[in-house]
Amino acid sequence: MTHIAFIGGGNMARSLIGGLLKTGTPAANLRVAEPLAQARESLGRDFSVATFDDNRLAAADADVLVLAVKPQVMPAIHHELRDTLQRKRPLLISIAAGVRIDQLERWFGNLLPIVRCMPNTPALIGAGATGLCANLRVTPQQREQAQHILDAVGITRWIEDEALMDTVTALSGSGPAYFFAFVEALENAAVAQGMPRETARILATQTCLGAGRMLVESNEAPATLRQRVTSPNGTTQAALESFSADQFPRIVARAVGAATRRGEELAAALDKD
Ligand SMILES: NC(=O)C1=CN([C@@H]2O[C@H](COP(=O)(O)OP(=O)(O)OC[C@H]3O[C@@H](n4cnc5c(N)ncnc54)[C@H](OP(=O)(O)O)[C@@H]3O)[C@@H](O)[C@H]2O)C=CC1
Ligand SMILES: O=C(O)[C@@H]1CCC=N1
Repeated sequence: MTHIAFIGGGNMARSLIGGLLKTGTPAANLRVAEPLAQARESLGRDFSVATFDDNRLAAADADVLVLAVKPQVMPAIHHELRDTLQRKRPLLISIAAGVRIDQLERWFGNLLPIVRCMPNTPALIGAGATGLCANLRVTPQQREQAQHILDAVGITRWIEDEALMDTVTALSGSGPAYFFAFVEALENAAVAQGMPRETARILATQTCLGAGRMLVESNEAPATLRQRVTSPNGTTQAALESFSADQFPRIVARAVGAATRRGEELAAALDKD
């Protein structure tokens, strides 16, 4: 049986642990290292997994080690874990935004099999989207192991060119926040026209849910579905022309560019470590 240890027991670790348990991984095979006592208690209570305040103890017997800490915390943990990982050489999976495989190799050892991946928060409800990228030391069996962990919380896609991992982060990693910002803006626009907030929220939310389901279930391109809503000279056309006049595609492309660059900056800030 594969033993999986998580370093960091925050939001994303909780989502992954929840998904693994739901898809049949026994709680006894999971361990979590987390500095905050309150968070350890809640992990133990919610998932019945073993928790540790010492990263080395959690990592000691792991076949797979998932680094679920913020990029800025990586330097603190590689000093602690390097020796343990050199001895055991587990599969190392990092979910940290920006952090590159060559940095992970430098910090944790260049003989380690490493998968860099980028999940997203819908993982919490089993509807996540994850891009994964492996170094050359990852065996086909370890690729399957990594994919199994991320498949437990949604869909997965292997990204062979690591340079595109910052694009994955800017697209699907951060993407849920863009969507929520759009729903907030829709809701606020209707409220500004006099609609009660609760009604605006439920109509905006159900509209986005319905549109998202149509995208998945119809298998049609978003452009095709957009055209079907848009009657000639109708209301939708008026709104879409307003989007075009305000350069909506450019606004989105610039935001995705900003997120991509931020991923690169997060990694560059760690180059000296
Ligand atoms: N949130 C998101 O949408 C996504 C996040 N990610 C990536 O996932 C990673 C984790 O993000 P997220 O779960 O949101 O963040 P959280 O802050 O929720 O989780 C990080 C956890 O790591 C713990 N931690 C801090 N220092 C250490 C340490 N030295 N050793 C062990 N654990 C430590 C934190 O504890 P404490 O709270 O006490 O500091 C916290 O519980 C990040 O690298 C992020 O880039 C990837 C995809 C999506
Ligand atoms: O905002 C962040 O940096 C993380 C990575 C992707 C989503 N949240």
